[in-house]
Amino acid sequence: MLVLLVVGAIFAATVIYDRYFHPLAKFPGPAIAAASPLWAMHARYSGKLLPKLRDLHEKYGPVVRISPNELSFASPRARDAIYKDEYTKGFTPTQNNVSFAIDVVIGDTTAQSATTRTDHRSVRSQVQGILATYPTQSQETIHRTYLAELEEELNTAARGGKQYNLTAGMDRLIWQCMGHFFLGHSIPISTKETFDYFRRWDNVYTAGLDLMFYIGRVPGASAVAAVLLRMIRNLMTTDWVQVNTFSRIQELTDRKEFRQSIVAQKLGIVDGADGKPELKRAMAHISLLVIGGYDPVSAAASAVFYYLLQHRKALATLKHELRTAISREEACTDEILSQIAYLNACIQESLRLQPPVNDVGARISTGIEVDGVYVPKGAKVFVDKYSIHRSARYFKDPERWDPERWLAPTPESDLAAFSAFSVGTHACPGKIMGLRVLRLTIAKLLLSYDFQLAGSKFDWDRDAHCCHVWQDFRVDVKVSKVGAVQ
Ligand code: HEM
Repeated sequence: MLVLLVVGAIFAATVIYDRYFHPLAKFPGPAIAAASPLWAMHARYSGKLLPKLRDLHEKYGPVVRISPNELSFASPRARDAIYKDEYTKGFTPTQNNVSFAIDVVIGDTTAQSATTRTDHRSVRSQVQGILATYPTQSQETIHRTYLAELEEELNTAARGGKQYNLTAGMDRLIWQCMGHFFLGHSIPISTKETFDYFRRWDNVYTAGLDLMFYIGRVPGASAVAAVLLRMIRNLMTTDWVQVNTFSRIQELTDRKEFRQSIVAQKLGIVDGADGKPELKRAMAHISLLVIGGYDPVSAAASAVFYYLLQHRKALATLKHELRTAISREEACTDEILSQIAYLNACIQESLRLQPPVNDVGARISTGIEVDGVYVPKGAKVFVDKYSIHRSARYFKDPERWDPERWLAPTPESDLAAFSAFSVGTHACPGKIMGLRVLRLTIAKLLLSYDFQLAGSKFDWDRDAHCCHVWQDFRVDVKVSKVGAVQ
């Protein structure tokens, strides 16, 4: 009984301290968020953090306290202050659950999990080297191979007049492409299903991380966390885990196609060499590149079709532009597609309304000014791109899908506020590849097929959920063939 009373008193004192005396007490936000982690935990658990944050920023302004020790910013100035050259400015990156899982399972650092400038520079320069030297033509060939599988399914659906789940088809295509790009061969669909299964628990992990961050300030909590972390790492090296996970991943790198891949060449992994550390590093890179490429590109491809198929005029304009630029004799290459302004505008506008990567850029402040406000040491900060993208401060008529805004900019819109790929030290190194895969997928499908939305009405803003990436989106179509272009 006494113990309960003491615990209750400590809890009540903590709530009062957080609400009224905490260094972040002066920041606006809901009272429940100031007093406990419940607001953030519930928002993350429900998968509706983004619209909830947007509403808070609309109500309270560009900086909001969303948990006792966490601030959300929604301005391009804060974005630049936090992410551009963040190590020099004194921000420490925090890991997200995916980077942590890769780190622990593979046992090597990735660009996302590196927490020091030196580590990050080293891994990131390898990733950039891989992506920069990857020949466009090879990507196009790989994309064509797997697109053929999707086209077969579309042809069958077209012949039978059947409804087709375009999201599932493109999702598989992008998984296959990303796997093949980096491993030199495809990754089994069963691995994708396993990954998708774990992904479904994202809301639980992220809400759990909020709770851990909250209780992290209890004296001795960091020592307990360190012990737990060591136990998890030890568990990962047990025979059971090694046989069931590590060796299964390793099987993927045992094939000769991997040895000929760009990743293997870049890391100097050749037949007969004792490449153990390099192999671990390669697997860490590949995991991040495949996951980092698959999730956002897949969501973006569905978002583009979701909007295009509801905007028939824009769809007709895009098809016209594509047919004008790509005659039947010419190959549909990314060199040509990248010049089609309307195609790029449709993609950009869909990435604005549904940015595919969210809530991953949390940093711990060392005591620094951000967009005119002082953020005390130890506070967690991040920039919510969704709130920026949907703010009338930066985009005229922000809720409207309007590709024209990218073609004829007006003073009412600040296009530089677009943040889908983030900026600075951790900005997306896969942007060029991601946009290329999107252009190839969208253009080739639109050149060969006519699509109509079908099935029950799916509303992205209402029905989809997002933790780090979007889930529960679905574009069902009726399809007919208009004659393939190669
Ligand atoms: C529409 C497509 C994409 C979008 C919107 C996107 C968005 C992002 C964003 C916002 C980040 C920053 C995360 C942070 O703040 O820490 C990021 C990082 C990253 N992205 Fe992408 N991404 C896309 C495609 C790709 C592709 C195709 C690849 C690779 C094949 C890729 C690989 C990575 C990697 C490795 C990082 C970590 C970089 C680092 O921490 O230094 N992304 N991406």
